[in-house]
Amino acid sequence: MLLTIPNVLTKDQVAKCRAAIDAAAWVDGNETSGHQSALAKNNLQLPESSPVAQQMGNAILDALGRTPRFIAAALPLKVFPPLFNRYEGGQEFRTHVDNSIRAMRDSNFRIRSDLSATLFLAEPDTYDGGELVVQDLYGTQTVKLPAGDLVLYPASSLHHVTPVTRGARVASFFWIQSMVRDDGERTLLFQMDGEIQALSARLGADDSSVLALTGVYHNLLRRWAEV
Ligand SMILES: O=C(O)CCC(=O)C(=O)O
Ligand SMILES: [Fe+2]
Repeated sequence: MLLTIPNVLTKDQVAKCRAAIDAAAWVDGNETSGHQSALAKNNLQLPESSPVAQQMGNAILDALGRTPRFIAAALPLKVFPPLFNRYEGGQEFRTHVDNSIRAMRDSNFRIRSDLSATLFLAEPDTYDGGELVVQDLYGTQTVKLPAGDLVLYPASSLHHVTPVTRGARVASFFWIQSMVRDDGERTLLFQMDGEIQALSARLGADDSSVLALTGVYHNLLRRWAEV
């Protein structure tokens, strides 16, 4: 499932983040690539070890923790510390698939990438191109979102970023290991969660069917989750 999540960061938080990262030292994006994606990738990134990237990455993790739609959709177990990228002057990231396992440099931390995420940090009218194009089971989806909004998509998907021909596309990107590995199971849980919330708003949280369906949701989660 490909899903957009609006307003993960407020415009004010985006502005503060941009002020901090725009002033930091950017390097060739191939620092973090796997072998195949290194051929496809032409952009800039903040190094994983950059203090500004770490500080802003933590602010994004805090914001994700306060975003119910992200929690419900991703059912996150571990989130890779957010990284930051920038494309300008024709830069692009041609078709690739993300590495299945991501390890953090100089640490034991590693995750299985179930979901990939891009948090847009530039307004769409400030640059041309830079669409994230994701191939999923239902065809190709093209994503270019307002600053502060996030797109979540299966890390198993082939995807690319089209050349940026005017301005600069700045974003944070990261991977999530979900408690529920299977995209189909996770999608069913997300749909069920949404319908239970809607029923609860109509009938009240103590309605017997709402309670029973909440039980079914948790019993499915118990069956499918690894923690
Ligand atoms: O810039 C993006 O939106 C995606 C970046 C990406 O695909 C990657 O770093 O693997
Ligand atoms: Fe990617």
